Amino acid sequence: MERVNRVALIGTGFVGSSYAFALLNQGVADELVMIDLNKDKSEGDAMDLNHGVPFAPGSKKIWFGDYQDCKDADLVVITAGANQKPGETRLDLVEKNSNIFKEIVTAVMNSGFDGIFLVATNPVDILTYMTWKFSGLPSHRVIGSGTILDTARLRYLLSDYFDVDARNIHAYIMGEHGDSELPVWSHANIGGRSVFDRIHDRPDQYKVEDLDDIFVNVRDAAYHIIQRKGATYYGIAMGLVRLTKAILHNENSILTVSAYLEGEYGEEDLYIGVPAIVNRTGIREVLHLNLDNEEKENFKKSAAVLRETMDPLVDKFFENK
Ligand SMILES: NC(=O)C1=CN([C@@H]2O[C@H](COP(=O)(O)OP(=O)(O)OC[C@H]3O[C@@H](n4cnc5c(N)ncnc54)[C@H](O)[C@@H]3O)[C@@H](O)[C@H]2O)C=CC1
Ligand SMILES: CC(=O)C(=O)O
Repeated sequence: MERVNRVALIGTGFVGSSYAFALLNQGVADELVMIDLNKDKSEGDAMDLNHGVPFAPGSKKIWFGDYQDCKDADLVVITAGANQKPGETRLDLVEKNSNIFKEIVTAVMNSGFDGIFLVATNPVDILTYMTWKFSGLPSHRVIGSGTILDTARLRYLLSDYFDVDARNIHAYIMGEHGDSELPVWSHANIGGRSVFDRIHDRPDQYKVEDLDDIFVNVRDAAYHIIQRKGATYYGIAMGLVRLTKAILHNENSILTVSAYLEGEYGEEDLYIGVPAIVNRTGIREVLHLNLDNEEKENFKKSAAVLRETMDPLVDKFFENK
């Protein structure tokens, strides 16, 4: 009999409950346990989702639980914590959410959990690092959603601009999931033809300068959505399901995640958004792209932004105890 796989979801707010809904619809996991400080919310969500089980692919078990249920989980997904208010940056959330993560990750590890962590809470690169440190797990088993959403936004906007299926657009956003992220135009292609060649093919239709506007729209998308409806959740929820599938189904898929660097791209001891091969072991390998000089410089700057915010917290939680 095939082994049942279990996902434990911690944080059933906008992002968490959207993830649970997408996970159920896509039939990715056999079991889903939902945990939140707000017990009524996660219990209500579990009840509500169970009423969708007859319409879902395969038989699924969903329940409202507690940290003990993480013991047998293959994957713990964390979407708990504060979100941005209009005008706030992701980095503004760091202190508050690091304190929450200390509590959560300690409780998960105390259950005897020995699986993979997937983190989405912001600032995601720094909280993924915190999760790695609090958990003591090997770094390849702690993954952040990184720039998976930004990359999806870029592919969608390029698909709209060039009028080509988003699945045939291959392009990455790397760096911080936040204001210092960068587009990797040197490797962006449409079905194998570089975006620059595609623009060159149709000078009457496309302009290189338009790529700058597309990137700014990607980078600032969260602000635009939060201004309108207070939070973003459907895009990231689907990105997290994509990652869950790559992990539980051992897909060896290349996705832009927050991965621990040990010298790749000239950086070390840092979680940051890079393309990586993801499978049942977690992050199998960070993919090394030959960035052009401007991209290398921007990646370095983005890493520096993360370090500036992270270093005092690492001192607070791990060095000066
Ligand atoms: N990585 C990404 O691309 C994205 C990340 N986010 C981030 O996801 C996080 C969650 O956002 P939302 O779902 O909109 O927030 P939300 O406020 O709707 O949900 C957060 C949930 O966390 C729970 N929570 C808080 N402290 C807890 C604790 N100690 N233990 C267990 N549960 C706890 C709350 O009760 C609440 O249900 C935010 O940090 C947000 O910035 C949001 C969108 C995209
Ligand atoms: C909130 C956030 O991180 C995003 O939508 O990108």
